[in-house]
Amino acid sequence: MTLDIDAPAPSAPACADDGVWLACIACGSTFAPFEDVRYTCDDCDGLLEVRYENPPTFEEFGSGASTDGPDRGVWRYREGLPFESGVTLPEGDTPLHEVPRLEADVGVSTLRIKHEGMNPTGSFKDRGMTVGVRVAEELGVDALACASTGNTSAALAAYGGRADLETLVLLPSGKVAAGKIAQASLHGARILEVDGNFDACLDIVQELAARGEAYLLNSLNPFRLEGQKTIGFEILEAFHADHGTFPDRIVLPVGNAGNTAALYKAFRELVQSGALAVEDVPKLTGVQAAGAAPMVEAIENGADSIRRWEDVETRATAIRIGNPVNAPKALPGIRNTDGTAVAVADEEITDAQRALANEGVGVEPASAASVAGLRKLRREGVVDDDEDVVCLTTGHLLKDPDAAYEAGNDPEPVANDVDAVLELL
Ligand SMILES: Cc1ncc(COP(=O)(O)O)c(C=O)c1O
Ligand SMILES: N[C@@H](CCOP(=O)(O)O)C(=O)O
Repeated sequence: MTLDIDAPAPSAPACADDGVWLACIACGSTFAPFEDVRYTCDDCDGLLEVRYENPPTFEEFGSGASTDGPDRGVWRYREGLPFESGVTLPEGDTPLHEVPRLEADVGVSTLRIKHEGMNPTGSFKDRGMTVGVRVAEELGVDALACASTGNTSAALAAYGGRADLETLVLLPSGKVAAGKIAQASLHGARILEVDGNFDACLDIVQELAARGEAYLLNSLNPFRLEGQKTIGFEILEAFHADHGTFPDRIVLPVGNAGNTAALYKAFRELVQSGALAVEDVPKLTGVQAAGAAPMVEAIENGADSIRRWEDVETRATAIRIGNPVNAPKALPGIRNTDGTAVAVADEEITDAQRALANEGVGVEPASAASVAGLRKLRREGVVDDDEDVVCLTTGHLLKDPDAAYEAGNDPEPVANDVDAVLELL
């Protein structure tokens, strides 16, 4: 089994359903995609990946009008997804912002910001949930569950609500930003606050799922990553439309490492379809907070697996994760694209959050880690000044209003009088 960037498109096994099947990335076992609830390999417990007999080219995406789904966003890529349509709000089609002042400050040839905070619930998780909840319907489950640092729970609650399914979310007590809890709560999720970190919550949810209590919709679920890979398709298409080339590098925050795995999968499928040359694949560059950086540690040590960090801490609570479950997919993604990984201090994250906000792009702290990491890699000379770079910002500013207040200007009290106002100006 291989996750090499130039591995040829596989032939469909007998268990495939309409050219789609599940394959274990560790031992190669294959499974029918929608017959049973399954998150990992029955034979070796390895991570599963959705495979396609014929991954599409750019031209094949969105070719022909959709009969039962939207022609924009995630479902425009239906030719490269396991279904034609899903439970949609709709999601995807997010902006690729120009940030001229930040670009000059960082000192790269081109800098664009792919702002995933502009999805319906304010984060990239919506792309995963539109597909994941569709699969839940296909499997006939009636309850959904996740562990979350906040955004996954908001998306699960909204998409589960849309599909009229019960939702249960386990959150690390006291470590989830206010906006995210408010979303999960109002969208109707049952919220349990666990006296432990995100990784402990995920251990419990995996056990609940194994006991058949609910369908797990964290990124361990391979279908979640199918939706998230459309971020990669959108970036490459939009950047190419503007520049006639693909970006040299994509920089992204890393928590459970689902997005890193999903972007790498998007690139491999495009290479398999012949839409993308191997030499044009962007370098995947992961950024973690210094207080929660097991992926960075593994990349720096040349390790094939991560060491679970039991004690994690960062102001960027969305990426306060010590045991990224997608590491076996994401580590090859970073290495095989010639990328790298870097850890940044919380102060660097806040500075980057301010710099983005000054150009009108409002993001939550974890999102700003991508820009903080790029700045650090430029300072260290790892990123060259002639590179075309896209930074992924993963969640909206309003997700974490407390962090925004702390990073922003303080409101000034003033009397109800124009002269008093003028005096302050
Ligand atoms: C806002 C935000 N950014 C980044 C991440 C990290 O993404 P991933 O878990 O896919 O590495 C998360 C969640 O983990 C998140 O909520
Ligand atoms: N930041 C995430 C952590 C869980 O990640 P997932 O992609 O595995 O669901 C969150 O928002 O909860």
